[in-house]
Formats: sequence, structure tokens, C-alpha cells
Amino acid sequence: MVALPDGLTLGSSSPTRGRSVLASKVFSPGAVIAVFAHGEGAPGIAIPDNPHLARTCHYCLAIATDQDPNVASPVRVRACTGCRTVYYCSSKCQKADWALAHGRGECKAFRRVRAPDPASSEKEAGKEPDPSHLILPTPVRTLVQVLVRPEIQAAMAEMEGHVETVRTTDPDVTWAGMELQARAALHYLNRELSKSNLADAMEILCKLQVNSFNRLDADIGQSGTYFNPALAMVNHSCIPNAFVQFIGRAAVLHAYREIKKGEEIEISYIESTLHRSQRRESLKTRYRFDCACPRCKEDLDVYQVCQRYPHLELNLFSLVPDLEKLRNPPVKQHLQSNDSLQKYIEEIYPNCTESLQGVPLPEKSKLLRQRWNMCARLRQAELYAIDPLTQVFVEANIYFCEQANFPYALAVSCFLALNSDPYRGPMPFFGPRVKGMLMVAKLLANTAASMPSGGSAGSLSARLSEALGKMDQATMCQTILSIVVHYCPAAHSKEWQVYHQARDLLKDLESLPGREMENAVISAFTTNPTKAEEADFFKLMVLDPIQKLAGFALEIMDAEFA
Ligand SMILES: C[S@@+](CC[C@H](N)C(=O)[O-])C[C@H]1O[C@@H](n2cnc3c(N)ncnc32)[C@H](O)[C@@H]1O
Repeated sequence: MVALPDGLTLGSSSPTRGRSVLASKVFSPGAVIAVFAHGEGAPGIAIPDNPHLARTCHYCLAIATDQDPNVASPVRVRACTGCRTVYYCSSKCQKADWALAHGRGECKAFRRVRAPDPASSEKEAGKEPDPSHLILPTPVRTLVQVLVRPEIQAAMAEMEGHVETVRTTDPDVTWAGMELQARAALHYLNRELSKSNLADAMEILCKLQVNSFNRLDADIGQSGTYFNPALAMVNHSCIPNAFVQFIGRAAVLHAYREIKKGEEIEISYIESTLHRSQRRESLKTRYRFDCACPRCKEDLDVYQVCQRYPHLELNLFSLVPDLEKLRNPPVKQHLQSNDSLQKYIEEIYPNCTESLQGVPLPEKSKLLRQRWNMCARLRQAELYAIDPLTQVFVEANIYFCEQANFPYALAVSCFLALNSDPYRGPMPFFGPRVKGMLMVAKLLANTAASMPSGGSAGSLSARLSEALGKMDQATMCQTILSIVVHYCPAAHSKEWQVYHQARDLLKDLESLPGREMENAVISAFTTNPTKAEEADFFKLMVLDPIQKLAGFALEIMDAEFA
């Protein structure tokens, strides 16, 4: 039986959802429900994925910072001299990992992968083998780790894996692919490729698929696999009441809204802002169930979900203190029961959502033009928080930053912070929303330092420059950073990169000479944001200018991409 941390109990199994995790006390919005750390009696897996292997400590998961000139005491990682596949930041981490898994067969298996194959055709042709071929894919490395750790296999014994469903519904792709992965792990562990060994390994792969997490935070290059048997008991909802954040080897479960005693804790296994058809497909393909949460049943869009969240009043300390905007979103139609709009989104979605990272600027501009035009119906309906339209704004923002056109990027960031982020994450401590505010603050700092030339009189960029010139960007930036710093611990922790960046920038601003009065006003606002005088300051000095900047965004998008 799985042991759950204090404050949580295991609900009895239901035929449709299996077991569940219930709150045994009340949790307030943002509160830490439980920390899932690994140790004696609590076995778990936390490993980096292949693209991050050479920059991440394989034990504590610290990210190497030795290439960042701004870091005072950088983290360096060194390869294990045995397998040259995994890296460590210290001998302490290396020793701990050796005892946990690496010295129990993992290192030898990874070394075998790198050993020259006598039959290699590349060797015959005198070519060096491709180094990426010398490392097993992440799912196979995860399987190797489970196979060398019987305690993990024991913890997995009663876990859901939907093995029969995978085998019978998808024999040619998923099942056949898993068999290859199972064979690779057994081969490099020097284990017999017997029927029973293969069946056990395939079962583990199925269980990992259903019960492990992708440990993803693009901002700090963090990504990998995380498995914890207790956390794996938490079920899914597309309107979750909790969320998970990863810190080193631990996972922290936070309440997203107030959770009552006896209520089931539910997280979202997938990006909860996805469109219904994408959510359905992701949940079916990986987790093998049809979601029957209220959002799926009633087909609610993100605006309707936002309307239903309690505690919208927490937004009084955010960039959308006008709660009416959240309670009655200013959209022209909803997706619910609008078959034609739904079908249209499903059609444009695949052509609008592929990442444009690394695409050369002229090609990116062409693709953004196509995407902006494809999203015309969503724009007309003013559904700015609905994908793929939101994603087009996000890609455009990156495009403007890459072109060093910071005023345009700032206008688009302000637009997203007011018209998209709050609906996609109604709680002001929602991680992507906090990151969005940091983006606005950083761009304000950038545009304050070097004002653009502004273009010809009356042009869009001249009007934007003129508007920026009239704003107190330092005060706007400092106030927004104070909000970011306030919410960071709830959204993640004080170890979050977003927190460090916001706090450092905030300190720089606070220590500028001659800002004693501004510092006092901002401090009064953060202490008591709803007091009349403080709220007036925020509206006049921060919100109205942000609104003004956001007002340029649609014109910018049309000018660049229409
Ligand atoms: C990580 S496990 C969660 C714990 C699981 N209920 C158990 O008893 O082992 C994920 C599996 O739980 C079930 N599940 C989770 N959320 C669900 C939901 N909202 N509706 C139906 N089944 C769900 C599915 O079988 C899914 O593959």
C-alpha cells in the first residue's frame, strides 16, 4: 500500500478512475499540500533527459552555470569517468547516485553502449560514430534505472499501466516501440532476453508512461523524468485544484484554489489550456482514459473556466484588479456549442502551433504572417486567450525580441498579460502568468535604457516611442517586479530562476539614487494594494500605461503580419 504524506489520504478505488488522493485538511490557494522527496522508504526517480544530460547533475539535478558570466559561484558538472554519459556537480552527489542506481548496474550498462561495436559499419568506413548514438534514449535509461532498483519495482507493483490496452489497441507503433526499448535495456544490462524478462520490462514501460511526469521548465533548461509512487496516485482534471512544481529531486504539490477537507486533489496531466480535441487525444494516447471533468463534459473554454474559479478576488493584487473583466470576459462568442468555430480551430491548430525556435528570421516572419491570417476568425471573436491565437502572439513576441525591437515586444507582452494570461491561469500566482509579468518588467527595463529612434513622424513606432517617453518605466518595472517577487514562492519556490531574476532586478532599481519617494510608494502599495491611495497610484502609474502599451499590440501585429 502506498504511503501518502501527512494531510493526504488514499481514496478507495472507483471502477472508472482507480484510486484517488483526498485532502484530510483544508488547503488555502497557493499553499503547499505536500513535498514528495525521495529517500529511505520513499523510492523515486528523478533524472535529466538526453538533451540536458551533459549540463545537469545526475543526482541533485543542479543545472551547470559555468557558461554564464553573471553567476558568482557557478555550478560545474563533470562526466562520470566510467560511462562518460552522466555528469555530477560534486563527489557527494556522485557517491549518492552510485549507491542509488549508478553503481548497481547502470554505469556498466551505459559503458557497454559506448563500447565500440566490432561489427560497426562506421568503424569499417573509418568514421567516428555519431556521439548521440552512444547514449540510450531517455525512456530506456529510465527503464534501466527501474531494472537495477528492485525497490522501485516493488513500489510499482500495484500501479496502473493499462498494459492490455496498449498491447491490443496499438500493437504496431507503441507496443512495438516499447518492445525495442525493453530489448535495448535488457541487452545493455547483460540480462537474458527471455519472454518473462521482456514481459516485465514492457509492463514497467507502460507503468512509467502512465505514472511518471515530464519535469519541464524551459526557462532554466530543466527537463527530464520524475516518478514518485505517492504522487502517482493523484488523478487528473482539466480544471485542476492543485499543481506540481519540481525543485531538485523533490516535487512540491500546491493548492491552486482552496481545497476542502475530504475533497479529491486533482492536477492536470497535460497543458490545461489545450483545446478540447488536443486534451482528449493526449489523455487517451498516454493515460488511456476519457476525461469526464466538468470542463470536458460541458466543453467550457478557458474564459468560462476562469469565470468558475473561486477567489478571483486574489487578482486585486495583479495586473487585472478589475475583477469584472474576469467575471464577464469581453469576448464576442464562446467555443461552447459552436461547432463551426470548434471545427475551424481543429483545422488551423496543426499549422499554427509548431515551435518556431531556431527558424531563421525571414522564414519566421513568413510563417507568422500565415499564422496570423489563419487565426482571423479567432481575432474577430476577440478570443485572444484561445490557442492557437495566443501562441501566435507568443511567437511574435520572441520574433520581436530576436530583432531587438523591444518596444514592439513590450506592447505584445503587455497585451498578453492583460488579455490572455489571466484567463489561461485565473490565479495570479499561476507560473506562466508570473513569468509573463517578469517579461513585461524586463522589457520595460530594456526600453527605458535605450529608446528607439522612433521612425518617421506619426508612424506606428514613432507613436509607440512617444507613448513610452511619457511613462515612468522605472516605477512601472519596479512595481511589477514587486508583484512577481511576492508570488514566486507560491508559484514555485525561492530557488526558481524567475524569482532570482526578479529579485536582482528589483534590488538594482531600489538602490538607484534619488528614488526614495518611489520606493516608499511602491512599498506602501505592495503592503496594502486595495487601499484607495495605493490603488490610485497603481492605476495611474502602472495599469493605465500598461493598457496604453497593450493598445498598440493589434496594430503592430497587423502592420507586421497582416
Ligand atoms: C497516475 S495514475 C493515477 C492513479 C490511479 N487512479 C490509480 O489508481 O493508480 C493515472 C491513471 O489514473 C486514471 N485516471 C486519472 N485521472 C482520471 C480521470 N480524471 N478520469 C478517469 N481516469 C483517471 C487513469 O487510468 C490513468 O491512466
